[in-house]
Amino acid sequence: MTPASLLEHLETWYRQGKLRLLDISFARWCSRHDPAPTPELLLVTALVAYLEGRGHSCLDLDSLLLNTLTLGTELEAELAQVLTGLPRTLPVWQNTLYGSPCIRPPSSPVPSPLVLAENRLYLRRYWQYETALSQQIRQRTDPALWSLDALTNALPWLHALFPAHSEIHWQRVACALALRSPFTLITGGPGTGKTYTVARLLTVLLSQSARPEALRIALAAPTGKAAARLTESLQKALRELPSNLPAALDISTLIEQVGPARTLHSLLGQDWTTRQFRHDAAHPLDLDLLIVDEASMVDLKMMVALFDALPPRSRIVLLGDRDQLASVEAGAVLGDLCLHAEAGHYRPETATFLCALGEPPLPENLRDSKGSDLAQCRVMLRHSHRFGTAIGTLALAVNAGDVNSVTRLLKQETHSSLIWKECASPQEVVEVATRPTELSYGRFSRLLQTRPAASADFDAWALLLLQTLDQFRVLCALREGPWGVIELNRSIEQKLRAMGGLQPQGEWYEGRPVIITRNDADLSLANGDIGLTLRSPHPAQGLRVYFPDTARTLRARAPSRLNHVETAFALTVHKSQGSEFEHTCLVLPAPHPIVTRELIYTGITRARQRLTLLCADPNTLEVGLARPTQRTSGLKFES
Ligand SMILES: Nc1ncnc2c1ncn2[C@@H]1O[C@H](COP(=O)(O)OP(=O)(O)OP(=O)(O)O)[C@@H](O)[C@H]1O
Repeated sequence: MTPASLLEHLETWYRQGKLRLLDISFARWCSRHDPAPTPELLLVTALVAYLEGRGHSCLDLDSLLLNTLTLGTELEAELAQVLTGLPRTLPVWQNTLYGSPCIRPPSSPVPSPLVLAENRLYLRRYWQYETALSQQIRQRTDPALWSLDALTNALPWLHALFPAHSEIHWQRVACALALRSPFTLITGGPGTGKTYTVARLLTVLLSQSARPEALRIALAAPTGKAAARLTESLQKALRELPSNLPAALDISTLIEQVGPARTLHSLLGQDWTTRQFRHDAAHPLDLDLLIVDEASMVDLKMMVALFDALPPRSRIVLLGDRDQLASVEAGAVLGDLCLHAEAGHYRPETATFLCALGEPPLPENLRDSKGSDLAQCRVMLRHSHRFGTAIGTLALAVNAGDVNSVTRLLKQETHSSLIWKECASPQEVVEVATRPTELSYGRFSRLLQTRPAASADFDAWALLLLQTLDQFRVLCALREGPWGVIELNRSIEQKLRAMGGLQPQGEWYEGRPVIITRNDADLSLANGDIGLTLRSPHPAQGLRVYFPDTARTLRARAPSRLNHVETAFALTVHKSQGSEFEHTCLVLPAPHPIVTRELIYTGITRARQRLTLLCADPNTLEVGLARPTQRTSGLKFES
């Protein structure tokens, strides 16, 4: 294979839409900056750019050479064909690639656009991100930082906050490990009590502080919606704390001290014109404790920025569900860090520490004398307190890729909380979405027609409408096509109009729900915020879009000022992350690379009480479940 013929392949793939312009441009650029470009160089440069666009932080040469690179597209077969004309051993490729001025080993003092670290080829900035984050995590999980003395005093609090138990109480373990170390990872599915645990952790930390009122605490999440939900559920968990605590606690003061959760962008003070953050290593955040929820949505670059801005002596707790879809941008940090969480990997000193706090002995299969420092700071919560059995069991079976159990569960017709149907037409989705039952847009549409006469009652009505809207959502895997968000939003609008609930005239109309798709600091709106268009009670203002505030008040914005919005009767599963609905209608198209195990799991777990799963094709579930997302990165700590 010659460089020219390889370039020809790349050009063909680009013309066929299998590669992006960016991918081929990068390969061309590298070939111009190499006096003797090789076919290997051309291939890997196009691929590393392509993979970055699909969320991978690097290219794994081993997988490439074994032809096991999972691209989920037609490119897989094309690649296999091209590889037949190239050598297939890693040392030969390493030699060839290090021969190019575009690629250097990590130890090289000479900068290059690409870094090859053993079998992993990185765009330089991703290698820098991974190296920086690994360093931060190693520093923060160093056992030299563990504080053990304070824990004796914390024992009465742990006893009071968590009832006596005979099995390992993972929430209590999480609390204890978070008290011991300045870095803690708590992963668990929906309703496993991540927020419940953090409320207790806050209480114990404050009880152990010499000056609790001086403790600077911040809560953050990747989107506005997730931040609002964290604020709400943490405040609820704090208000529901048991009353038999070792000392009196003023919950209202505590809630005030913690304050509402912010988006990560707002916490770090992003300047929207330069995209730079105000807080970084030179200008660290002013805080002692940071709690970040929905950490699975945080991409590699943002995670690096976050750790960079943390003061060295602060404490950080990351919460999230490692099995959910990762961020759209490159990196799956939480998934990588929690890859081995289920198996514990607790070292003897951690087992002894937990025993001393009154936990039953850890079973053998969770112990590992060689467990990493990270594993000693990580807990997986394993019991969901929220789901009715059907949705929870389905989520577990989906997570395990267990097609037989999934099919069996869906075919049992006894669960009112779980409805599954193969649909011949997207119109069936519209029927579910507009049924005149409590948990669909039917109720929303009726409520919309009961506008109060007195303008003093407007806010209460608008808030009720927003709450009603939030109880139900159609979630799609795709944006385009008959089973995608765009088409379904249009059909639901039309049906609601036919039912008399909406009068869509043009883009903006009363009753149009919208989702913000880009942070807007000027308007104090965050990516993921959902608002509802209504006629203002002040006639001169015409239509306004109303967004709920955490304090249960409304913010109104003129539609003309909202530049990045989409109708939100139907959302993509990606956009729904960080939200939950009493009833979720999950729509899956025919098998498609985007329909992965994580997407199905994330869609299912957005449902609190009821899930309606509508599939356009009998094979979608089986094919999707067999397709777990694999993101290549070097962040995978050993165990
Ligand atoms: N140990 C427990 N005993 C009793 N109830 C619990 C316990 N843990 C959690 N819960 C209850 O389960 C529900 C879910 O808890 P929580 O909101 O903390 O879960 P979560 O993991 O944060 O969920 P999500 O991922 O959806 O945010 C809450 O109503 C909480 O009060």
